[in-house]
Amino acid sequence: MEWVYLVIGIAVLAIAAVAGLVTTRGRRTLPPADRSDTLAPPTERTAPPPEVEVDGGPEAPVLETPVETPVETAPTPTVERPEDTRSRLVRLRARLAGSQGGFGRGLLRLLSRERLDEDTWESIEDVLLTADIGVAPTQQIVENLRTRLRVDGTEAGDPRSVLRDELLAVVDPDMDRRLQVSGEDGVPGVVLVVGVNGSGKTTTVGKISRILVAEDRTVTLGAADTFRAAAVDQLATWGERVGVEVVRGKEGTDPASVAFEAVKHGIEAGVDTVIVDTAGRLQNKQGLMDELGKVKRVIEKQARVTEVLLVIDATTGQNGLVQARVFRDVVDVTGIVLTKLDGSAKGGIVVAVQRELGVPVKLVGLGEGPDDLAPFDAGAFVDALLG
Ligand SMILES: Nc1nc2c(ncn2[C@@H]2O[C@H](COP(=O)(O)OP(=O)(O)OP(=O)(O)O)[C@@H](O)[C@H]2O)c(=O)[nH]1
Repeated sequence: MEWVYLVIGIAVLAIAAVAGLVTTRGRRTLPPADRSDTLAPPTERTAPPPEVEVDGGPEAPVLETPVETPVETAPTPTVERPEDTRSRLVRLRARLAGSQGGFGRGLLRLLSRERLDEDTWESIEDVLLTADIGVAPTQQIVENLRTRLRVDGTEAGDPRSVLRDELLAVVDPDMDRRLQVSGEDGVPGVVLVVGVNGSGKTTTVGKISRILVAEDRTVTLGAADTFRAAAVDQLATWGERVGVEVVRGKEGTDPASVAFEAVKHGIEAGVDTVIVDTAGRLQNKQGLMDELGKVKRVIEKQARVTEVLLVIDATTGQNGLVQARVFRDVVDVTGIVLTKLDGSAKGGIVVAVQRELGVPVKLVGLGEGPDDLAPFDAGAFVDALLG
């Protein structure tokens, strides 16, 4: 009988030992080296200069949370394929039309009245001014419409096509809206992105990199908005998603040194384009001029700045125009990016800001999605306004 108890005892001990092993294995965490391997950047990195690092380099943060899954099934970062540029404005057209509060369609309704009396012309003028088109273009449009659409309406041309012509004329389909992203003699093109904080600069830099990647171009990003640490992290995430390297500085680093290193790294890596995000605080004009002037000067020691994009939040209306004037005075703006057009009923700002600066709107932001930035096309824009 005793041997029976002995056998049961041994069996219980064996089961307990096996259960213990399994539990321990289930909780096993990976050593730090293994964990950082799973975050390895998709492309080769170079050694960072002091104060400035290429994201994913030796000082890249190590994942702190315990990893519960075995090494072989740990997720590796997947590089996204951004949306093709051509399909974007088509996809976003409904969003643009919907957000304009019927500005174009409202005009069309008024122009389709049987009699175009003075009250109607006044209402037309109000609609145009409320959409932020500006006084002079409003007068130009109304005058031309009056001439082309007979006041009594009996021999009027087709109001839709006449209005389309007039809106298109003020948006100006002849402006060269191509982004200058290519350099010469094997040196990358450099795109400098400026604008007030909150206008959507960092987001726009990320989105432009996706447009370029979709066109099979190689890109380096420079996170020179060292004023706000979160902006640097934000840009690093944008880069990671499409396999683009991000050169970053520690918080408070001189933005010009980050811009310099980004361009240097871009030249060494042989990329097509370097895009530099800036802080551009509007604390005072002199400070802004000093900062952006220095950033541009140090970049141009190595490569030409081929494009200076001013990012303007379309929802800020007249304020956006005031900002535009300040930036125009401190740096040679070559193109405008109008963001948040999806949340603004004031699409007329496109016309006003182009007139103010004499440079074209090249890109429009139409949402918070990663591919919600589209090259601006005058015809497609007017068509969207008219619904
Ligand atoms: N709806 C909408 N939101 C946008 C668009 N572009 C940017 N945003 C949002 O605007 C907010 C500010 O964008 P950021 O890119 O951080 O702005 P920033 O100019 O870099 O700001 P700072 O880093 O503080 O200088 C974010 O929540 C973006 O998602 C757009 O086209 N449409």
